[in-house]
Amino acid sequence: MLEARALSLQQPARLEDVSATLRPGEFSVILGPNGAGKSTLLHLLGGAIRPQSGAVWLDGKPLAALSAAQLAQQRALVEQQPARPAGMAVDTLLTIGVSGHNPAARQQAIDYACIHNLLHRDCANLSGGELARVHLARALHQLLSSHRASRYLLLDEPTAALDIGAANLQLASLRQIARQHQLGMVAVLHDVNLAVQHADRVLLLKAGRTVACGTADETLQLPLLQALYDTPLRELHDAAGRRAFIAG
Ligand SMILES: Nc1ncnc2c1ncn2[C@@H]1O[C@H](COP(=O)(O)OP(=O)(O)OP(=O)(O)O)[C@@H](O)[C@H]1O
Repeated sequence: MLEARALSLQQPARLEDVSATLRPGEFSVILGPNGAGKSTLLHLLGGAIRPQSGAVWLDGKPLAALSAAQLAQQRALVEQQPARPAGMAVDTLLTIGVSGHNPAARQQAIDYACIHNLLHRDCANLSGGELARVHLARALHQLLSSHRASRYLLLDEPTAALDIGAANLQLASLRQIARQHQLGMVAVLHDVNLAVQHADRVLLLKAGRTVACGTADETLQLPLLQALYDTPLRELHDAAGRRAFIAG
């Protein structure tokens, strides 16, 4: 398990007493308004920054006690604005953070992210959506190459550059990968309805504090979401019982 235990931070962003647990095989979502601290929390979970109090624990050990090599085998982060190294072919980018040679894992990552036609392109010339898929493949390659049982994929707004259909397909595919490979996944999202459709667990974060944390059914509730975004919302239901939220 990857656990955030009572994380607090003053700089660069303010977080106060945030706790969360990521389990293998589950797809978790962090929702909250702009500036709530979602990306900061993701960076804390990945070990890129350290909390002022509290700690992140990975399988019963503090993250800070693990080497960079151990961390690379157990967690991968896809940034909100991923690197676009000029002069580097996609094929080469895919090897970053990967230990050893595992052609099957590489092929699975390429297949999942549908980047077969991009392998020889220069990263500098990719569209925003293509670059997002390439970095997803890099992170999946990193984790699927690892033989560790407990692995976590941290995704900062993975659907931001995708159209509505592509975003839906990508999250459905990620949830399937999480279950099939027993990866723990957490994605920062802005689209509440994507969370309704795909999340197993949800953390609602506002001004650095937890508003709610639990299953999707417990957390994706009209009063909580209205308080989270300080916005009147309406909840819609279709004949199949599916829910959606709209503003107004
Ligand atoms: N490196 C930094 N230097 C200064 N301020 C920062 C830095 N990183 C984050 N912040 C500030 O901390 C707050 C939280 O930022 P963060 O990126 O974690 O929020 P977020 O919830 O991911 O926002 P968004 O939804 O807009 O991406 C913001 O007010 C932001 O301006």
